[in-house]
Amino acid sequence: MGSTPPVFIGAEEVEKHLHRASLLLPALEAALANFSAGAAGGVVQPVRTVLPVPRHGGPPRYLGVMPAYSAADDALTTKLVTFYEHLKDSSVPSHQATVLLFDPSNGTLKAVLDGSVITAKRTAAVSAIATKLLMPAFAEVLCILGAGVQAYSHYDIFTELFTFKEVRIWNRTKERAVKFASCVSGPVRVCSSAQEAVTGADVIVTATMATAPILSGDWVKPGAHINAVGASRPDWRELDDELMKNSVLFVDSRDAALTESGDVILSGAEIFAELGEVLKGTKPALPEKTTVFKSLGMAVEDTVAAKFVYDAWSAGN
Ligand SMILES: NC(=O)C1=CN([C@@H]2O[C@H](COP(=O)(O)OP(=O)(O)OC[C@H]3O[C@@H](n4cnc5c(N)ncnc54)[C@H](OP(=O)(O)O)[C@@H]3O)[C@@H](O)[C@H]2O)C=CC1
Ligand SMILES: O=C([O-])C1=[NH+]CCC1
Repeated sequence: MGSTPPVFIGAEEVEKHLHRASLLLPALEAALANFSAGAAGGVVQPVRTVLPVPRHGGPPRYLGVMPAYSAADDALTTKLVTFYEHLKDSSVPSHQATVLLFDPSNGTLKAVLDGSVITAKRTAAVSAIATKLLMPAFAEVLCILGAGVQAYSHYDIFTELFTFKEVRIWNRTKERAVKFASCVSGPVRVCSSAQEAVTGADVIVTATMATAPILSGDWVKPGAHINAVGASRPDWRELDDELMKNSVLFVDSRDAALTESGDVILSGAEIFAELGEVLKGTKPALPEKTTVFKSLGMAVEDTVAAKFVYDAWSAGN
């Protein structure tokens, strides 16, 4: 008798079982804390392998390989994610991902899941966790820089969890910011410059494919919280040196930040804590200071998200 073939759970099914990113919050908080607990936390996760794809010319393109095991969840996955600068006039998304879910007891591949919805939602959920801990007490203005996939997923969970009086967006291509404002569920002010969008904002999300700073420390209100989601290569930037050096810096993974983050490596900014250390209570949050959460994305976030979707899918089949 042959073994049972893996199931395929496509984007629509993933979306159906993960209709709100906030469903992932408890699992992600636990995973971040377990990751930062070292061996005792039971998370096995190397810094991802990122393979450049030099053929085809043009801007750099990458394949990321992201394996992780979480003992607390007894879940084993690898995400494969390509990130290519958006090709002009192409309908192909810049990031495409697949998650392979294994049975940890025997190594059998159980499921192949679309990873793009998972990537969009778990990233935004982790930024929301950072924001809950690090934003100032009276946060009224949310600013999003970028109008791509991550901008939408961040908007959705931030407006679900927090009450902002105003939401602003800036995007390099203004028409996409205008489209964003017309598609989402609440009012959004479209700004003509990043400076206009950022000035006076309490919470800022940078979610672009920029390789040079788009956010300057001069513009940032003291005490604001910034979720820096893009710039995941050692020579890519979203934030300038002034902001990096004059804020308290939180990361998802120290090892990854010191390997992959141009904002961290090139500014020489000191890392204050991993988000998991704050969740565990071994480092303070300091919401009264200007704070940056430098997010690179961790494989264990995909592990717990894929398990969540697989369990929900299995319960319905
Ligand atoms: N931390 C994490 O866990 C994760 C991080 N990411 C990162 O988040 C970022 C956004 O991803 P995603 O939303 O999926 O990407 P999209 O391709 O959907 O959107 C990219 C956005 O970046 C803008 N942009 C591209 N180049 C520049 C530039 N040089 N200067 C300013 N803006 C620019 C685009 O503007 P325009 O409309 O003008 O083209 C668009 O708004 C990426 O850097 C990605 O790698 C992604 C997944 C997980
Ligand atoms: O965590 C992730 O999937 C990614 N981070 C940057 C590009 C893709």
